[in-house]
Amino acid sequence: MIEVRDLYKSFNGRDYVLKDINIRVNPGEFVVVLGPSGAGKSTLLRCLNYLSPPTAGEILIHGERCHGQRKAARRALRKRIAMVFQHHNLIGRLSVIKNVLVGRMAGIPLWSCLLQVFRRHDVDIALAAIDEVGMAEKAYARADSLSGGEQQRVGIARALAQQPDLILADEPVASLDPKNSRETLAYLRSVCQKKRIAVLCNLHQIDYAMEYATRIIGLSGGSIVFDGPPEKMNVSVIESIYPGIEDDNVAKLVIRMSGEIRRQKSQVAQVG
Ligand SMILES: Nc1ncnc2c1ncn2[C@@H]1O[C@H](COP(=O)(O)OP(=O)(O)OP(=O)(O)O)[C@@H](O)[C@H]1O
Repeated sequence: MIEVRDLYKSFNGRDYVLKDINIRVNPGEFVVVLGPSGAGKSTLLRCLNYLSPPTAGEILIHGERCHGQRKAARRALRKRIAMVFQHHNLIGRLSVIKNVLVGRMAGIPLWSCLLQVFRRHDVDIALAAIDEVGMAEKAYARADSLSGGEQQRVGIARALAQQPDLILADEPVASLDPKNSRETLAYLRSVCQKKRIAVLCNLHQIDYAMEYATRIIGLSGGSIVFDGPPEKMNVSVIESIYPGIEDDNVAKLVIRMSGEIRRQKSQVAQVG
């Protein structure tokens, strides 16, 4: 379980861009963070993996504090958090499997990385991760020969190969078309549910958030203004996340999708 307690962030002593952030994410939960540009979504993810340390507050992974730890202990905790980037950040001239082995780099000796000679154990983990995202047939293809959607699936495999407790995904479908976006989010959700990995994923698309999230966090002006399941989204929640939005199409979409999700959940409950 990942817990964020009373987190604040300011840059160079200026106003807080994140205020009073309290979040708990359980294993296997797929939490989507929604919010307008500048709300603090990327800063939140960067605070969580200490790329940009919080100004105040603490982060706990399975009850262990990241803050105040000695360097080695903090590095060990950081290994339990993997990233999926908007532009996948693959090395184009390397094969899929070598890109995925980068996800295991923290546990691989330096000589092995430099010579690109990897232990069987690491190769097996990388191949299993590639298989999980449906890319087994392309394990030895060059990364730059893949489509954008395939490259993002390799980005997910690289994160999985790290065997993390938490995956942070910063707008992972921003550069993909709708079909590939859905496929990528579906893989990310299903494989993480299966492996009990928690996911915190920043998105700009309300419809994808409602379709794939098990829980949505709404961030506005650096504060959490909503935290609940997608079927609890309604017009006033949308207005609190996106002040002044007044968009009939968005309102209709949210009403329709929350109704559908409620119906699906009640059918599942009846069958159960
Ligand atoms: N390194 C930095 N130095 C100073 N201010 C920063 C820095 N990084 C982010 N900010 C500020 O923090 C606020 C939140 O930015 P952030 O990028 O987290 O928003 P966001 O919700 O991810 O936006 P977007 O959806 O457009 O990516 C913004 O006002 C931004 O200018």
